[in-house]
Amino acid sequence: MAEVVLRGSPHVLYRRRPALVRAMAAEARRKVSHVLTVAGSDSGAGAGIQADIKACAAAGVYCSSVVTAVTAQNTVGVQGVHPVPEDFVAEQLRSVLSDMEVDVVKTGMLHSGSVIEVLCSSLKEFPVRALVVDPVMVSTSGDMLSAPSTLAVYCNKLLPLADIVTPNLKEASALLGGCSLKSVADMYSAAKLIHSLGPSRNVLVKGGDLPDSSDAVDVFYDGEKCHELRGSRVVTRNTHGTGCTLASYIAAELAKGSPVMQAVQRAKSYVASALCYSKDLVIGNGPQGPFDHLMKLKNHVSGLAQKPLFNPDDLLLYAVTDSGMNKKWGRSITDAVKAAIEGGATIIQLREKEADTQDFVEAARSCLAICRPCNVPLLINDRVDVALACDADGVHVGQSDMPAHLVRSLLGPRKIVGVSCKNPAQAEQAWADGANYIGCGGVFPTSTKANNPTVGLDGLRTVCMASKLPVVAIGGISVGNARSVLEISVPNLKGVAVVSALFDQECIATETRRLRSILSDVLRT
Ligand SMILES: Nc1ncnc2c1ncn2[C@@H]1O[C@H](COP(=O)(O)OP(=O)(O)OP(=O)(O)O)[C@@H](O)[C@H]1O
Ligand SMILES: Cc1ncc(CO)c(N)n1
Ligand SMILES: [Mg+2]
Repeated sequence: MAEVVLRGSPHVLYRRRPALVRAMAAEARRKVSHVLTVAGSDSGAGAGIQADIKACAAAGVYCSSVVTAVTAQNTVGVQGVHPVPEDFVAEQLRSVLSDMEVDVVKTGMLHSGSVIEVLCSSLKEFPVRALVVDPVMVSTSGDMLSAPSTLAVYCNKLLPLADIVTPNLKEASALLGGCSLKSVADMYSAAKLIHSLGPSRNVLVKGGDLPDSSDAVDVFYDGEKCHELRGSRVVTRNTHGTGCTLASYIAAELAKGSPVMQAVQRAKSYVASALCYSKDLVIGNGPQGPFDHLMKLKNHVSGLAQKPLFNPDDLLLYAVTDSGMNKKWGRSITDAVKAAIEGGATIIQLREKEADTQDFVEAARSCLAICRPCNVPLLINDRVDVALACDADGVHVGQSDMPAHLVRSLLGPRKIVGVSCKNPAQAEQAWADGANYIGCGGVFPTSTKANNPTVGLDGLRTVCMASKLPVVAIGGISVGNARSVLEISVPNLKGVAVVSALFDQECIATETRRLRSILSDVLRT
């Protein structure tokens, strides 16, 4: 098997005095292994420079980066490419190579022949121990990442400097003038043919995209013998960036001193482990997702799933604003909210049926500035757009508003979603849709909501018993009847929602305080 030739002649050391040799050897042991990646940025961070840095970090190797292009890219595909001018690529190369003792250079997206030429002259000026060339030409999504004219420059200028070149099936085919590669046998021939073009010492043809293969097969040719590297194919959509990652991990292993065949084997088994760990991750909505190079993301994901931001006890005294009542009493919405919080309201919902959108957003922003410091969540009635615009804590919807599952998908997992329900079927749907709580009513007749049939205390009890979600009772509740509501004593009935009982009163704070003390009283007994 061919070894990587170490440029920079280490045997020179042995002609020096023994003490100096020892000192230099100790120094060498302390040196951090270092890969420089010369590649494009992937905004989605699954491939490109971002994958390279993460792969090297996983291998325990430092990775510096010279950016050749910036791509706008996600799990759907590549939306745009913005090349970095060649002379600025040259400047980045000089900055890193002249100072940072790079062991191995790995290349990714090199969009033009002149970028390749710039790299070749930098490598001549600053030789490194090994060069890994991943001839990135087309992304898996089918988008072109280098101009067709670069092919000749790759073959004539860069590959002769490479210790290993790692084409995927499409790239191997392009290097061979467009022949079709459909089987492992084709991959053997391709590896040998690419080697015989004269350029790189070692060729690895990657078979991630081999059709109808239950294994992930790569073919490695070192100039003497072909080695088939086989692993089970991980069934997952999260394979974006496997090629960049494999090449970077090979580079990292070479930087640590592994022989090339061992570097390739370790890289392949690392990619398989990372794919396996990440097979169920959901990042992005497109067909090909990124995977987790450091195999740590799942801890965090399970933390998010607990929806820690919503505390059902906050439903105890749920104050719903009403612009008509504020107008009647000559109050601003912020004064009303301030007074309710002062009196002990535990959650606020802004219900502005008449307001213009601009005024609603403004009002919501001002109310949030009052609620946040007091740790009182602020919800918006109906208007998901208003909630998103001001980053409110959640939205409350009724049965004829936007379906709760859509509200949830628009707001994401960390916001509060409440749904009005009158019966067990609606309550079941709210739970399935990802709601955090149910508002059940009207419990008693009310003037605040026209044509709203009441469910009574019995209906309230039925909904509570049918649901796993916390429930807040609403409709005609006041200081006079709040006790009877909470006294139905079902564990998931967490509080009462009120409008007129607070906002259609001379002093909001006083009325809120009275109601709060009744509720706290019932809970204590
Ligand atoms: N589903 C999979 N399960 C296991 N290994 C895989 C899978 N897909 C790819 N691989 C391995 O990942 C490495 C990269 O191969 P692949 O042919 O996908 O490269 P690529 O097309 O250049 O990648 P990309 O363009 O997505 O960065 C190879 O070792 C391949 O065998
Ligand atoms: C920037 C960049 N480099 C490489 C690839 C190949 O995966 C990609 N999709 N994007
Ligand atoms: Mg691929």
